[in-house]
Amino acid sequence: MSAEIINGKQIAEDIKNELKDKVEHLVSAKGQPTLAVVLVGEDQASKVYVRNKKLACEYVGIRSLSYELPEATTQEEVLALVHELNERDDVHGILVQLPLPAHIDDDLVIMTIDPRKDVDGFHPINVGNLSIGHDGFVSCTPAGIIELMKRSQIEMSGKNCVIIGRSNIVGKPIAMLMLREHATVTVTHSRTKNLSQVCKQADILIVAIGRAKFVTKEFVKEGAVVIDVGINRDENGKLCGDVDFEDCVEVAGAITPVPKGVGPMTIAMLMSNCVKAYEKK
Ligand SMILES: Nc1nc(=O)c2c([nH]1)NC[C@@H]1CN(c3ccc(C(=O)N[C@@H](CCC(=O)O)C(=O)O)cc3)C=[N+]21
Repeated sequence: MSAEIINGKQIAEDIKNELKDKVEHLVSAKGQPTLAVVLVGEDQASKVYVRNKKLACEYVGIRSLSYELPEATTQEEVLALVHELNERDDVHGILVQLPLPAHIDDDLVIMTIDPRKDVDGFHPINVGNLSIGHDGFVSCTPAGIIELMKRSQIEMSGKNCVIIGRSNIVGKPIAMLMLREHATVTVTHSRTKNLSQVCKQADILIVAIGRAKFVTKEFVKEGAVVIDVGINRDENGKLCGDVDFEDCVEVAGAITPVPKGVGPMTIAMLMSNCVKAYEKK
């Protein structure tokens, strides 16, 4: 039997359409919601992501202000820009595209963003609010994964969820969100013993390690839900996930593809966070 393939692209479209409607109704009263996007340097992948974010903004009715700064921009200059954007009443969300060039301290830049404008949900205030269950901005990829499962009628309560990867942007926050959904959560990483056996216990397996096609059917329990957060290039330069899709689609109950799985949801949730920042003001 072959798995249900979860259409992240379609679900992301649905969300963007809902947001577009919402924005149309809000705008007359409050002026246009605005996202400032800051990109430093020449990273090609980052440029593609930033372009996609701007297109999504346009679609939803969010104004985007774009700051594309040269590689040689100093940390002080980036911090000064963030301060300026924090102060501006007509800017509701601030996104500083990561990774930043090596001479700039990512953490310092993130901590400088006003938490009320931190639509990435990376500021320690928002991370803290997530972990104690208070309202705040949740980082977009983990939020997108939860939304993807809810809209696919995947039950999370009481399920055994195994996460591969413990990063601050995916592994840790998705663990918190899955706990909030009442799953039993195991976070695994490079030092985990018998990884494939641990993963095989999962009803829901979430993979975010950044290694192309690392997860094969030996990791997957019959009927499990497999969520692939990876974005890699395979030996032919084709986009692929951390999961060997062809292999796992045979055993999984449901699986996300790459592309058109989690990636588009990340952008949809960014739009959702922007609208939330705007509504709160
Ligand atoms: N401050 C910050 N916030 C981020 O949210 C952030 C970031 N930095 N740095 C890089 C990562 C990566 N990321 C993606 C967003 C959309 C797709 C996406 O839409 N992917 C499409 C394919 C796109 C393609 O063709 O390359 C898909 O999976 O179908 C992927 C990856 C956001 N990130």
